Amino acid sequence: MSADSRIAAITARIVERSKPYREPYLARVRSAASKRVSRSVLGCGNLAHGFAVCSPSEKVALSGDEVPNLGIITSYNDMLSAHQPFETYPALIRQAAHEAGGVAQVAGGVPAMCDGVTQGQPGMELSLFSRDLIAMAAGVGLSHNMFDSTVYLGVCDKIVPGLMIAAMTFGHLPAVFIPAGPMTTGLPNDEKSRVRQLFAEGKVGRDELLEAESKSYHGPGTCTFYGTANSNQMLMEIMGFHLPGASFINPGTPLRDALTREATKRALAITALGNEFTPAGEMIDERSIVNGVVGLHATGGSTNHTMHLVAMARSAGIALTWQDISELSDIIPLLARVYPNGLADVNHFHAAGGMGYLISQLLKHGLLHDDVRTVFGQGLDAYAIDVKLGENGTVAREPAPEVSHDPKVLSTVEHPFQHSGGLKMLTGNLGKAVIKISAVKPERHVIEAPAKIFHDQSELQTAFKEGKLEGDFVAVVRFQGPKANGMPELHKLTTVLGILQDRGQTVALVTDGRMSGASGKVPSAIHMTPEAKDGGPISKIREGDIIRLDAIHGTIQVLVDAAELAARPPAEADLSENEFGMGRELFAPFRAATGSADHGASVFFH
Ligand SMILES: O=C(O)[C@H](O)[C@@H](O)[C@H](O)[C@H](O)COP(=O)(O)O
Ligand code: SF4
Repeated sequence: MSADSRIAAITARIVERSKPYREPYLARVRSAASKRVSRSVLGCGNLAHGFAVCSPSEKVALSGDEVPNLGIITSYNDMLSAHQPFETYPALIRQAAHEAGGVAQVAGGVPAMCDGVTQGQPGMELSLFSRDLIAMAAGVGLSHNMFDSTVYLGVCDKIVPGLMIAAMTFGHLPAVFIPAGPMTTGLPNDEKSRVRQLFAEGKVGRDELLEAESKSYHGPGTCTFYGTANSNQMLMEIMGFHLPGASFINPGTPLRDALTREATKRALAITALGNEFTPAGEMIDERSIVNGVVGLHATGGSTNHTMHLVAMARSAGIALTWQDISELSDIIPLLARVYPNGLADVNHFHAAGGMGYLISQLLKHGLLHDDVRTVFGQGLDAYAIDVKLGENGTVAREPAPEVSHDPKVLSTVEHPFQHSGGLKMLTGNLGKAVIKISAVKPERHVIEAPAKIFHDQSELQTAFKEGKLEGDFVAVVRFQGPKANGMPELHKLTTVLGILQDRGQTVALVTDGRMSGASGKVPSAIHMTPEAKDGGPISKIREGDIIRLDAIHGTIQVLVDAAELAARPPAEADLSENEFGMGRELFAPFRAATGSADHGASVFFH
């Protein structure tokens, strides 16, 4: 079934807008592609260095020009529970490559930050820029030009987006993304949040809080809430970079290893040396990106992808805008209730039918482009499956279930949880912002209240502790944009504002900063652009001004006469604290060079 005409129209608009970037991009990809092994252009000295540590048989293979060499880009470290399993992947991949008649080498590693460890800490101010740094680091590994295909090992927030930017930059090579899978279910996320609120109110001590947190985050794998990391897995599958069914299989299981072996062999099968050449930059196009946006809306995905997916698309010459994302939100229903958009976690989502059921539902109703290329071949219908361990450690696939195994977690297009998706754009006299409404109760979709101004999230937390946050208000937390301090996530505000909201106060947040993909229940207009550091209207809001946030009509306004607002001098903030400490001095070039949030807050394109 072809895509719904409204989706096709938005896709056509993106194709038209992208032409000035997409055509030169494809020309570069095609000129870089080669029918021969990439290493054939290297001199003997280059090549000898490139395979110096290989086994004798690998050296023989790489001395010739028939055996494909697979480059592994890994983001392994022990800090991220989601990336720790990657420690053993290179050995598994080398073995699988050997079985497939190829060679595999770790081309390089990339840094990976855990936003959970840095949440509310100075290190969070490096987080967003680490995405572009990851792309650069992957480029360093691939610049050895020893590789005929690539596999990317990454899961979390900025890592997959950074790796995707690298994969598009090296778009003449095939790219298969290999995930590590979710942590098994521990203490439910809503129970963890309840204990956090009790701690913030002084009703439990640090020992109880640490016990709850460590029962929630208890072992290897991705944290089980539906934040940016798990939104990344959904995106890589629905855009065709994962093998079908790969996203949500737990680490350390036979099926997980079978999927890794299969991904390795697939990456070697789609090089220019074979007859299924699938260069990443040509594999995806505007339809793949639109499918990604559709998946974000249908699952209530992370707000961070209003920036990351914009940057990922642009690295392939595709110009995606917040307007596109917002209009698709009006078309795509919410089919999944996964925390913070519900009580279930991604393990429950997978058990209910997972990506295969989701894709089958959306395809059945023409809400996805089916006619797309993927690492698995032509057509997204191949992803409407359920995946199991087959004979002798292989992967077996069968059609996705006809009905959801848990309709409270994964529903149908006919009976969605909400008739529109999660991510809306807001516009008005303050500029542009985004809001995630899939986790906000309908009665809170329109908020009008006086402004309380903060220049740092800790100021708001202190005001809460001092009992100064009374009555209804809109918290304006500004000077949190990419140029100001790297645009940190302000997820710690969720607990405090959640407590006030639960007490019956009408509260909302307006910020030029970010929230976590795990934030949700408090109406928040985030990523406000132009940012305060640039003198944007958010810098002209004064204490007590009435702010109106309307997620139904997509508006965000300060109710002040236009002439008065224009005449006001922009507020200033002392950002000297944000220039040094915890590595922030190293990222001054990024703060100086970054584009705006609606263009992905990237140093690569504005
Ligand atoms: O965008 C995201 O999904 C978040 O950055 C997430 O990766 C982050 O780690 C959260 O902060 C974890 O939630 P807690 O901080 O509530 O544990
Ligand atoms: S999901 Fe977030 S908290 Fe969990 S490992 Fe990844 S970055 Fe860290």
